[in-house]
Amino acid sequence: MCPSAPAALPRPPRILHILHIQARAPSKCQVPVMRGLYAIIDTDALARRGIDPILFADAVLLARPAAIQLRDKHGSARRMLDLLRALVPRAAAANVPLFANDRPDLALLAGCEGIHVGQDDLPVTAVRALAERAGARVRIGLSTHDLTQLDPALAEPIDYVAIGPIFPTVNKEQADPAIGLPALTDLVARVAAVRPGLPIVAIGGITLETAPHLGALGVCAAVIGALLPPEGASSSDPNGPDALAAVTARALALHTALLQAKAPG
Ligand SMILES: Cc1ncc(COP(=O)(O)OP(=O)(O)O)c(N)n1
Ligand SMILES: Cc1ncsc1CCOP(=O)(O)O
Ligand SMILES: [Mg+2]
Repeated sequence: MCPSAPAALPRPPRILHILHIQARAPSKCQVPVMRGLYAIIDTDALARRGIDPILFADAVLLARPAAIQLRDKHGSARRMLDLLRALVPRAAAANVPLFANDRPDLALLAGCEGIHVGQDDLPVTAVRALAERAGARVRIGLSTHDLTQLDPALAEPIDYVAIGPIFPTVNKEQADPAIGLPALTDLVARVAAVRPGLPIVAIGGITLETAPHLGALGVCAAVIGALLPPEGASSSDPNGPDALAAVTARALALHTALLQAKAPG
């Protein structure tokens, strides 16, 4: 069972508070700036390690990332709705936007701030139409892999564009080939030319070691694996205080590495 009341959030360290304000300050054109860590709560990767998704989210939220996403590829609609309903007040208490992956219907029912869709999911215009019918304002993110997908994506009513995989990943079935940092740099330049100020989220195989390169490009980094202990790592209790403190520490290290790298402009 998911606990539904959000845990009281301890005050973050002052440096993190300053970074958080900088990372979320509105830009000149009022598009919310997304910088730093975009943490994905991936129920499959968590289940393989015996980690509870809500306890994991609480631990990640202590790092005040730029965004979180619930990605539940194999659960029932009912389970995903329950999880989203438990996450919404927690994310709101931390002032962190919560995106639901793939499922605008569940996102709208639960009151999420955003929805992430990919090339095979509902089209962005359909998601916008659903949100309008529900009388909800939502932010929408769209996945792309290359210029062929990026150019049409930039004509869509989206709030951020995701690009990836940047590096090889084990957390997406049938992932496209990794594009690497040079190709990402070209695609970032394309976004800046066509839709200046549109937030960019890089995804795929991003680690603490590679995070500074992404921060230097001015992009946000979506992460699954680098927030988690290695699969099969021995831990007496994967939901115990030490294991959860290690999740917060990983999230904080990634978020800080991304924000502290010098972004262009
Ligand atoms: C932030 C972010 N970027 C990309 C994805 C991948 O979306 P998609 O291509 O639809 O693949 P699935 O995640 O649905 O398997 C994402 N979820 N989040
Ligand atoms: C969902 C998704 N889409 C492209 S790569 C990816 C998986 C990201 O997971 P990780 O950060 O562990 O590589
Ligand atoms: Mg999808």
